[in-house]
Amino acid sequence: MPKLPITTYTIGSYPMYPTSTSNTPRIEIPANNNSNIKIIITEATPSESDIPHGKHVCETNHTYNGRITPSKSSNALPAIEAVEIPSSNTRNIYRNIHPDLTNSTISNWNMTERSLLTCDSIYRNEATDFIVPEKDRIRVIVRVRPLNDRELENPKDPSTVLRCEGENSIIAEGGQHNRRFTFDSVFDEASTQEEVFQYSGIKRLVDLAIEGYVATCFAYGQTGSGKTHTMVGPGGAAIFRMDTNYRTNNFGIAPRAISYLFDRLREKTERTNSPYYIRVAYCEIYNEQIRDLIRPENPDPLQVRGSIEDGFFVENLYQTYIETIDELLTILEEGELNRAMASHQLNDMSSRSHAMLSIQIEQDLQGYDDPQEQMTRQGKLTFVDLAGSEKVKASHSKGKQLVETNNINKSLLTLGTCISALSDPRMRNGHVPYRESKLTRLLADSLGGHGITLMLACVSPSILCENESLSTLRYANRAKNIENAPLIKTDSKENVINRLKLEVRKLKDENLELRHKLGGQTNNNLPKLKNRNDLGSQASLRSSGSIEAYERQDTHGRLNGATTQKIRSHHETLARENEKLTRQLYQRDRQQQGQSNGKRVVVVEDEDRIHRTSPPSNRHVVRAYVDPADDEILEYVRRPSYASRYRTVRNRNPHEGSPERRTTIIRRAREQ
Ligand SMILES: Nc1ncnc2c1ncn2[C@@H]1O[C@H](COP(=O)(O)OP(=O)(O)OP(=O)(O)O)[C@@H](O)[C@H]1O
Repeated sequence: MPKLPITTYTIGSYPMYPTSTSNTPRIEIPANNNSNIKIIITEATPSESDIPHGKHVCETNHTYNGRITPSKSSNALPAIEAVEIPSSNTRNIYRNIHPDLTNSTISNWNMTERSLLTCDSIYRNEATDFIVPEKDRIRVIVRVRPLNDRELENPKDPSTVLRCEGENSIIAEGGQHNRRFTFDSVFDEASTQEEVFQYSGIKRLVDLAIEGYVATCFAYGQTGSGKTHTMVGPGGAAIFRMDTNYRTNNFGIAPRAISYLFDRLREKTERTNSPYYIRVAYCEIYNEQIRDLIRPENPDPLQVRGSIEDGFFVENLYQTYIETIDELLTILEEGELNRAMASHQLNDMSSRSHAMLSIQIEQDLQGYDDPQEQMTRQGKLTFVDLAGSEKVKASHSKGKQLVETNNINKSLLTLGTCISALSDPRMRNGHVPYRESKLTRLLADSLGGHGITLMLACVSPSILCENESLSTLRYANRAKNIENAPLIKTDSKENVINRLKLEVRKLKDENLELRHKLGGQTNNNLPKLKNRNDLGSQASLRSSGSIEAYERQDTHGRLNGATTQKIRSHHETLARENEKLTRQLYQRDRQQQGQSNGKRVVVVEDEDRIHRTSPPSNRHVVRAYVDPADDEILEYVRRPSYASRYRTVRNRNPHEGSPERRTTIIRRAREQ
């Protein structure tokens, strides 16, 4: 359905309390005949730092159709959140104000025109709705992928059994009766990645994560139904070698949302002068074991723990602060490369694990009631690309793959049982079997908890997948009934600093141990531990203080404004050092392992371009461990050359790479 263009205005700030009512200048909002006018007040209070812990004077970025109602959470001032004036005439904004505020002054509003892209309709069938009610149901969208070659060539019947109708209905045809399902949005075979990004509601999720909510977007569906395609892009990591611009072309919802997140944070920081810190973790659940995708060498499986404050979380999961979008996308790409993949009858590149990318957005705030109180808001945005359920009869999985399939199916079954229990009002307060799998424990807050959730259900329209697609649609339909009770996540600044301090200490100890291990080896190219003071030498480039220096306070006894910035920066540097040392140790161990097998191992680095004409940003650096005597490549590791950080990529199949590249690598190994 074509949408009327919407011109969006932003009101940067306005007086917090109503002042004199007469003779105040009124703001006239121009309109023309062809457009709706939407006014979005992005700053509800004079300064961002006044937004208190869990007590917004008003939620931001919310629009109403022609009227304003007070915010439920506000007990001080009716919330002026937004006004939408769908009129073709010039209108006076006063007409649309809540009665309580009529005649109160809205002088000094500072209005600027803003992009047409942001804050438009989040679903194609629904007006923008950024407000978070006390109960927020899970939003569900469905995407139907096009038939693939195997389905088109199906000698039995290449027909489709799913038909999208309008923007939110899908009809499952076949059997005796057609069954119609209704979702928040439905995307047919012809839908583009950009359309899914624009109208899936993901922008709402990003905006709310910035506001401090815990937001999750997860992709669900049978194997080969298009989850990774929709979430990351075609081929997962491969997309980073095909497309250069993550805002365009074939990139999936996660890279687009990340780009949107950085744009929004930049805008907000410019306006409020209050910085954000981004912390990233990436892990996979493979055969019911949790593995780190950023530091894949870490041999110890990670454990899920639970606490009253944090709910379920992965203990000791490596987390790193990042500053740029490139760093975050590098983590996404390399995590995808490290993910367990396999090829089977239904998908050449099938994900064998559930992957979770978590982006924590931290912002330090001053308390609302008590300006001495200092808080840190900790919104989180998580993308979950689930492994697909699979019928062994159809996928022909055997051996290791069969074990993977059984584990995938088992955890998805538990997820399905949780969804069924939570969607049934009679059962949701009873026992929900979250604890029966690691996946459901980690998704507990997103399903019936305090988060905000978007489910992307992916289906194939083929008659070959009729049962699986119907099953996905049924679960998606149930998921619509799940209600969450969203809460903004904040913690006292002191707690945050204390936790960071512990992490910094742990990283220092780990780095010390790694250096000790490396110090014992003979290769002079590898760093040696000199003395304890040498630790954190890189850190000192960015952070000059010791831990104690973090605690410096201002004259009012408040923690110094630079305190958390400093400790985060120190954390980041130590984390990078940790990655580097872990990688060096890993390399050293590989070489020693080769030597103990009677092989001479040479490391060759080379640049790899998928296509001769690939731009530099698409090149990869290949590191190969080679035994030149046997003309054997023992291991092949690749990383994107544009990566601003050097991360480790899990060892790949030694037979990877073109024959020409392999010949070049072996020749270069012989020359060494
Ligand atoms: N909307 C789409 N348009 C074009 N091709 C698509 C679309 N969705 C999926 N595909 C293609 O279908 C194939 C399978 O998709 P994908 O790997 O994303 O499935 P999946 O659900 O993640 O599978 P698995 O659970 O096995 O990992 C890929 O080649 C992908 O590029």
